[in-house]
Parts: sequence; structure tokens; C-alpha cells
Amino acid sequence: MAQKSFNDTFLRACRQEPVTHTPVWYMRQAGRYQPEYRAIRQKYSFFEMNEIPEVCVEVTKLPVEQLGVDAAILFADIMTPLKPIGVDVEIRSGIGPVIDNPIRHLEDVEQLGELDPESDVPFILESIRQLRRDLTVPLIGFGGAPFTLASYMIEGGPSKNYHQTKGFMYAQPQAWEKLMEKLADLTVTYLKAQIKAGALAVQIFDSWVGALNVEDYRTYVAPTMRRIFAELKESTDVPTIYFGIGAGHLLLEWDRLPVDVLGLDWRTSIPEARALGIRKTLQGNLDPSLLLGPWEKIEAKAKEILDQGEEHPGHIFNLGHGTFPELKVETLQRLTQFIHDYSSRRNEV
Ligand SMILES: Cc1c2[nH]c(c1CCC(=O)O)Cc1[nH]c(c(CCC(=O)O)c1C)Cc1[nH]c(c(CCC(=O)O)c1C)Cc1[nH]c(c(C)c1CCC(=O)O)C2
Repeated sequence: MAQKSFNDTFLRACRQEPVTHTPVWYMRQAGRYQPEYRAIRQKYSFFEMNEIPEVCVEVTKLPVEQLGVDAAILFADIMTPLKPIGVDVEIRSGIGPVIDNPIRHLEDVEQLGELDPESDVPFILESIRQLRRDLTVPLIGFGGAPFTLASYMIEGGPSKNYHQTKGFMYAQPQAWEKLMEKLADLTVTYLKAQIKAGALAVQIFDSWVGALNVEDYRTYVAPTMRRIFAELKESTDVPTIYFGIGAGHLLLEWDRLPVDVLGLDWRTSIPEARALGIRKTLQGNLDPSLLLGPWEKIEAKAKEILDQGEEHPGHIFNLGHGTFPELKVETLQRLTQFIHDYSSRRNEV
């Protein structure tokens, strides 16, 4: 049987190697905006979809086949590895993770278990092994960053201001440090296992770390992120990506970390990141809300981002945050086609 061709454009862009077109994928590219996802979601809970490899594989492949993107991202959640270490989390549609036993004191932190991926999340590793056999685009593995995971574990669910999380961080620094250490251990172990199973890049989602100012990020979070990316770099040459929302003020701190790609949300443009002196590959950064607007506006903004990315050593097109249920599949199909056509034509010139 003829060997299926493998599209490595996403990996080449991560490594700042020449590409024939700008690679594109979308955060949360599998989700409730897809009728097929909703049909599956009717039959299974969120975590069941995660824990049954055949279902996880189907949901992961769906956006790749439907949209023609240049990368797949494992269908899981940042909360997935927390259940096995003793966090009672459930996912509520439209709300997100809800945790019945939030962290309040050092004792709660010390009771957290250690993740053993082979025995705690074998379904994740099996899904990745199956996907590696089936996909003709790279599979991105992922995990949550310690601050963002801690924010759910301490708040007990989504938060607008992170008072409990930051209050814990300021009032109980030893407990905070112990929690960061445990979550760093978990993240490195979890991502290494995903890579060993076949993930060809990994993204760390620090969605809520923008709640911190630069000084507090340097004090309470940066040492942990440095350790995570350094340990990943020591053990693998798989590209690493770091993403957060409303974290433009932290970009220079991120640029100093041993990470390969920085994910921008829609508030910080590629030229603004360049003006800070950043030369790492950048990923992003169309405002997802714009996808509810007229096609003319979407196309104009996509062109602008692609042209800005062309001036940078490496660029991967993405949204500035994830997809959401009100999106139309057709809009993402049209956007993906446009990105491929426009960036390919530009490379022919
Ligand atoms: C903060 C965060 C979470 N989870 C994640 C983040 C970081 C990215 C981001 O900031 O969006 C990461 C995530 N969550 C999910 C993915 C896989 C994406 C994919 O398969 O394409 C990824 C990469 C699946 C999911 N994770 C979740 C859904 C929706 C589940 C459902 O109701 O079917 C999906 C597809 C649940 C979840 N999980 C979380 C939230 C806030 C929610 C609510 C989302 C919603 O209801 O719209 C926590």
C-alpha cells in the first residue's frame, strides 16, 4: 500500500525552517460548534469521550478531516491528569471544570498523589498511539500549566478575579511552592509520556496566568515554568509551545524561558511582539469573535496576520483563543482554505 504523505509544515514552522505555506490549526478545534461532536457528546460524558480511545481518536480526527488543518490536537482536557491524583473534577458544558474538594491548606497539597501515566491515563497513551498510526499531520499533545491548574484546584471552578488563588499564593507561600512543585512534576511526567506515545509537539496552556503582574509572575510562577521547559528540552527535541490569554505583559518573561513557540492572544500583534525583541516562532492570533463577523472582515484580518507572520522567523496561524459553540464549521473551512491559498501564492512569487 502506498505510504501516505506526511504534512510536516507545522513542525517546520516551529523550528523556523522554510515552509511552502503558513501552517494553521485552531485551539479547541474539536468542540461543540461541530454537529458531529454534539452527537457524540449526547451519548457520552466529557471524560468518557476522553477515556474511550476509539471515541477520543474519532473526535481528534474530526476537525483535521473537516477543516484540512496542518496539525491535530489530542481531544482531552487540562483537567484530565488531575482526576487520578485525587482531584474530584467534573466538566460542565458552558462552564468548564468544577471541583468538589478545592485546595485550602498545605495538608490538601500534601495529599495529592503522583501521576503514573501508564496506569493512571492509559487511555490517553493508547489514543495517541492510534492517532500516530492514522494521522498525516503532526499530533500536538498538551497539558495545563501549574498556575492555571492551581487556579481551578483552589477556586473550585472558573473564576473572574482569582482572589482565592492569589490569596493562597501570597498568604501560604510554602504551600504554594509545594503545589507548584507537584504540578510541575505532573506536567513533565504527563507530557513526556505523551511524547513517548507519539505526540510530535506539546503545548502548555497557561490560560489564566495573565491575572498576575510581571513581578508576581517572576516570583511565584517563572521558576516552575523554567524547570518544566528545561526538563522537556533535556529529554526530547519535540517543539514546545506556551500559550496564555491577556498575558501580553508577560511576553518578555516567556521569551526568556527555554520554550520554542509563544502563543499570542488577539490583544498583542506580531509586530508588537517583534518590537519587544522576540524572535521565537509566534502562534496566533485572530480574535475568535471576528469569526461571527462578515467574511470580508475575516479575510482582511487573516491577510494582515499572514503578512505580519511572513516578516517573522516562524509563524503558525491560530486563533487568539479557542473555538466556541456559536461558530460555523463552514467559516473555519473557508478560513483554512484561504490561509493555505493566500500563503502558498505568496511563496510562489
Ligand atoms: C482553560 C482550559 C480548559 N481546558 C483547556 C483550557 C486551555 C485552553 C483554553 O483556555 O480554552 C484545554 C482544552 N480543553 C479541550 C481541549 C481539546 C481541544 C480539541 O480537542 O480541539 C483543550 C486543548 C477540550 C474541551 N474542554 C471542555 C470542552 C467543552 C466540553 C463540552 O461541553 O463538550 C472541550 C471541547 C470543557 C472545558 N475545559 C475547560 C473549560 C474552560 C471548559 C469549558 C469549555 C466550554 O464549555 O465551552 C478548562
